[in-house]
Amino acid sequence: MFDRLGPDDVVVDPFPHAVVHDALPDEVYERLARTRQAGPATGANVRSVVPGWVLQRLPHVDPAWRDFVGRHLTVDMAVRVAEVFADHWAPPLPTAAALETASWSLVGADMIPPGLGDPMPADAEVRVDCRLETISASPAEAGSHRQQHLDLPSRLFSALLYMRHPDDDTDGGGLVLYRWRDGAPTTFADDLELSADRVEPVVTVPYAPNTLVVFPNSPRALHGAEVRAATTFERTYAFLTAEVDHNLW
Ligand SMILES: O=C(O)CCC(=O)C(=O)O
Ligand SMILES: [Fe+2]
Repeated sequence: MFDRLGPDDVVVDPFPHAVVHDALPDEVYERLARTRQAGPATGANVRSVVPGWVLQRLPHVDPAWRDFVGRHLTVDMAVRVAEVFADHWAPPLPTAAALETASWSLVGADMIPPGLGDPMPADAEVRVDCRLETISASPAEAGSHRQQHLDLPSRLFSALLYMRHPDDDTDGGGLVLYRWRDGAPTTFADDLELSADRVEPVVTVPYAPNTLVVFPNSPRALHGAEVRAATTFERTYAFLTAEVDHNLW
């Protein structure tokens, strides 16, 4: 999926990130969109997750998903992102060279039942995931499953491939990127969920089909899902990430 992403796509304001429209070849994207698992009927704007290791192993999952997930569930994905963002990939993030030789596994590998694939190291330095996240419909009221926040301090990057339904005409639902109103704290011992008065919105990446947004994690990487109007449509994306076995900040 990162084939159409290069260093020239990186934008530095309010923090380094890249957006790629038409990230996947049309026929690949369309098949993934058509065959994705629907989310469960839960409450309004509630997230459900199908982890990469499950998508890879469940027999009823379309082969297009098995292929897509299989291509990304290796540490090479993290190496590639580190290379694209090289000019903005500074300590404490491990270098691309360090990632190349790191031991790695999958997020949730400890849940894989015996016999469903080769055992993976229990104490891996890096864990990768390529999962499907679905935010449930909210027919009665506007909302967002998660507004301004920072990601886990053990995360290296987040990559979201938005998969908006072609008939979905709901307002909102993009990814808002923020800056700190009073500058980024140098150490961060706070809750990851932030009150709106601490941050200022700068960029909104549209929730659009086949649209990829990627950003390295840092205490400046403030983001959140834009409020979307009441809707009968789910909001859905593939979420690709890598985490290390310790907090970076
Ligand atoms: O819903 C989104 O677009 C982003 C979600 C997110 O940033 C998160 O759950 O960490
Ligand atoms: Fe996030």
